Amino acid sequence: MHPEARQVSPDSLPVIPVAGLCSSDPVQRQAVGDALRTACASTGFFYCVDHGIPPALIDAVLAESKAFFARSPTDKAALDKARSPCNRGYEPLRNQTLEAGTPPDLKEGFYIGEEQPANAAELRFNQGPNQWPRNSAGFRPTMMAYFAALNILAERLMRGIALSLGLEETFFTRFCQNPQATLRLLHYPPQPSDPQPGEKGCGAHTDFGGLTLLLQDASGGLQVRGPDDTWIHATPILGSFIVNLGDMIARWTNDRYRSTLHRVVNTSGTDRYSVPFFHSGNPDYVISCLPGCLAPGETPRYPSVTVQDHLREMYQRTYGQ
Ligand SMILES: O=C(O)CCC(=O)C(=O)O
Ligand SMILES: [Fe+2]
Repeated sequence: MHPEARQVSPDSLPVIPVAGLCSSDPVQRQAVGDALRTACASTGFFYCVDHGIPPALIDAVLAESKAFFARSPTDKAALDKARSPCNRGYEPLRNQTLEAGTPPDLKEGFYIGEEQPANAAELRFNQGPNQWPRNSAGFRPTMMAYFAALNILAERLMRGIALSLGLEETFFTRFCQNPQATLRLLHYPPQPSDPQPGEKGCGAHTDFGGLTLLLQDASGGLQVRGPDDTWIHATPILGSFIVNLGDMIARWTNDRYRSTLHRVVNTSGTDRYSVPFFHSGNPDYVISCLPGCLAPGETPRYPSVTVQDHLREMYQRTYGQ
């Protein structure tokens, strides 16, 4: 176990069944909103279950991801995201440093977004064509089917978040139109027995965007900063997603809702695979303090910003671009 971490029972993070958001009964939809409110205002992290994403699709995503990372270094280097104008493709091991002042992250990744024409990258941050591996018939259709399914789930969860905040259920509809979203396949080799000081799979960070929907395999290793400054182990629950709120939602709610620090230390002794999906909303949408998130006399802690400008700034911070 990582020195500062302490094992905490997995039920330290709430488990929220979200099927009620599809109910025709407003009482059931609001009940999910109420559960989300408690989770979002405390840990900012929860297990999402009863989400309706087919298990076969989830299994296929993990299998394709594993097969991709098993390819030769030459194959992977041919898809290096450094070749992409929109941050799509392969990210080599130790390319990103999510925790300033520590060694680079012990993970390799692969970034996928909505398929866009090449000239989109001139106009929009992170928009443009994907890079796809050759000779892999299943990879692209599997990833795109999953990407589409998670976009729908994220939009549904945003309806629940609106209910949780006492807003109209459709409050975030414009935000969810043509969203900027990224699917990130990750592979963590086992944590070395003699790591450099502070070296780990993924340094402590908060997510930049709106909602993150994380699929993790059975290895474990994700740790979430608890309210008492301990690290809660987000033990895998089969068939669940771990959902967390990014900085944009904290900003939007004047920190009523939490964007919580988390990190990965892969002490399983085996390779770990995970797939976060980052939903950040429409690039032109302006994030300003939400109605109802200011007490009388309170002022917004953050200036208004577009989704695109916010994301650009955050990428620059962690990639030093
Ligand atoms: O791999 C994980 O479990 C978490 C990854 C993560 O936090 C991220 O990519 O932002
Ligand atoms: Fe993260």
